Amino acid sequence: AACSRKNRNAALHPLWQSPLTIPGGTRQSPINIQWRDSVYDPFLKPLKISYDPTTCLHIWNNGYSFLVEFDDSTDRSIIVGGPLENQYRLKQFHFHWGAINDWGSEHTVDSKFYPAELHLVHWNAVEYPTFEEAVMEGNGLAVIGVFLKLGARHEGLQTLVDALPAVKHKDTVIEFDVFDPSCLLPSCPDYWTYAGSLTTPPLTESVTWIIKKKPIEVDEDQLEAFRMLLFTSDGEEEKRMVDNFRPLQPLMDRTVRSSFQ
Ligand SMILES: Cc1ccc(O)c(S)c1
Ligand SMILES: [Zn+2]
Repeated sequence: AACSRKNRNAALHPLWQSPLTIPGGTRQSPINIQWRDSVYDPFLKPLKISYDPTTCLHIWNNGYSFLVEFDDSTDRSIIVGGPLENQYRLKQFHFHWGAINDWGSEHTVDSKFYPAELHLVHWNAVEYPTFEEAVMEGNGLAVIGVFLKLGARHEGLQTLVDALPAVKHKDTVIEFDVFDPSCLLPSCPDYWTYAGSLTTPPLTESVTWIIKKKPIEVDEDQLEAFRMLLFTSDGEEEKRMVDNFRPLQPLMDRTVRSSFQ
């Protein structure tokens, strides 16, 4: 019985106990970006980013990652242009990372993993009344993905790292009332874009992905600070928050476009 029970759960991801594959899924994320297969699209516009640092609210350990959440009741922090038809409101950003530097990102480039990946999550408040409804729509979300590579210390990230001990356990939160997430973006404007999904439950196929070509640099101590967070609540047996990335999904009938030649 134990064996069959294990087999039955074999298709469940150990982290989320959620299905690894979505039945009928045709645009799942993450994917490997094969650089030479991406298609330059001259009609892609530059991505315009305007964040108001005072819309920052708090940092929250939700048991999957740590989220920095923003006041999305107005259009004060938005992105527009790039592959997007509308402007999208910033709701939160979070990271995915590994136990060691050899892996951790969700997307890969020519099958190369980075030690971590930043996701800035935005929703289409022009067409949908709430984030929760936008999550269910094909053009509901736009997520900017930024790769993190091991290198120099990132001063902008450090203000975030300094707050992490206060959200060590699942369901802890700390006020964080001024932060400009544009300091976490590389200066190079180049990106890839493709139609995909959330990489955590509900895994809905509602995301226009915008993956920056250039990574940002962070140092070992900063990555280690991510790894000292816990999936578990205070008082539970400690499980380090590491390897919170979803396995690669099939490209199926999709083309990845590039904003650069
Ligand atoms: C809305 C949302 C929540 C968690 C995630 O990892 C992603 S990628 C998107
Ligand atoms: Zn994510």
